Amino acid sequence: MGYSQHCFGRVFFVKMISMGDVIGENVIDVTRVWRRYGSGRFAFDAVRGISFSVARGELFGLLGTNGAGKTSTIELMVGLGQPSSGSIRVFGQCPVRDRRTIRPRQGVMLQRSGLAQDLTVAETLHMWAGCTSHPRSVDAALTSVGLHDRKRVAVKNLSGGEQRRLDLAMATIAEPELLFLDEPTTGMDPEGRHATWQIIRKLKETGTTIVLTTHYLEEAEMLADRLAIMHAGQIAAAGTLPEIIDQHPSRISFEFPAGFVASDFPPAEQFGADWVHERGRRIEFSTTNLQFTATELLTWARSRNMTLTGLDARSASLEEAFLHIAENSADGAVSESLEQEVSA
Ligand SMILES: Nc1ncnc2c1ncn2[C@@H]1O[C@H](COP(=O)(O)OP(=O)(O)OP(=O)(O)O)[C@@H](O)[C@H]1O
Repeated sequence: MGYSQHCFGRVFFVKMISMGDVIGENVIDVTRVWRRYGSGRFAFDAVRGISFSVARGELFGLLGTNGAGKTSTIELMVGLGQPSSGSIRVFGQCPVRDRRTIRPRQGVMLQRSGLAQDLTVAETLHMWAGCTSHPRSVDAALTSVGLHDRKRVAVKNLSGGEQRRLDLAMATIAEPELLFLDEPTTGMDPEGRHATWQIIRKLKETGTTIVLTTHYLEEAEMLADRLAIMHAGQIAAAGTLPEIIDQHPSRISFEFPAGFVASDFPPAEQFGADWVHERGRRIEFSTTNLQFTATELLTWARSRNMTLTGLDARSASLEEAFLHIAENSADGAVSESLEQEVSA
């Protein structure tokens, strides 16, 4: 698809923006986007027909296995490349052709920032502020990421986690409406990661729209309003956290009381469960309808005056959903069917 096709409708959208940004709910619309590297025999499709939207003020988490295509997708949204086909709109505009209008409204923290190692932290930010429209003060930016007391330290002497925080200060120096964070806490210790989550939460509270990629599932669970899990260039699952984990089986486990053996229990199907696993005195059911199985099991136990000790009922975790996707969607023809679900 040619350049002009990616960026149609520019006049219309520019007008909309000048009328006070009445472009509707979505800050980002990605529609059936492909990204191909190389050509001919060496062509490789890193992104294969993905679609999703990010609403204003939302934190959208983009997860995925290594090489799933997250960074390739972020680069397209940031305007560092053109999709091979499909369309991307950011603030209703084309990220490549309208980069000059979009750029002042967005902050970007990529995986590799290429900071000049001999500059101090403050010099780095001053230099960056000089290249940015409407920056806040360097001191304010450093304070916001907890680096103020390191301002005179050379970048090469910062720890990996501190360098990531400096990247974050640079990405947020102009208090952007839209922020891309590509693995912002990689290399941080748990304390640094929690501190960064607090910073990200504050940014969200002020209305910043955020796109976040991460390999830390806990990070996505804590921060994201909605998630998309990519695998092999496609979106394999998407939605809110409960929507994603609801697609995977829940588990109920308990120990049966003394005087009972496993064969005293009716078949798992009677409780609406799919299978049963025995480990010593402990029984575990897998079910796609946790409420129904729990109700049936407890009703059955009460009718026999039976106490189920160590009773534990839990939904699938994001980690289980993620691993299931990674293991089962190697051929993954999934993106197209999920388009409706992914759109806000
Ligand atoms: N410039 C390029 N030329 C050829 N292939 C590339 C290029 N950039 C990325 N790729 C390939 O595209 C695929 C997707 O890469 P990408 O960096 O987008 O994945 P990712 O999901 O961000 O991975 P990770 O989580 O490991 O950072 C990978 O197989 C990668 O090797």
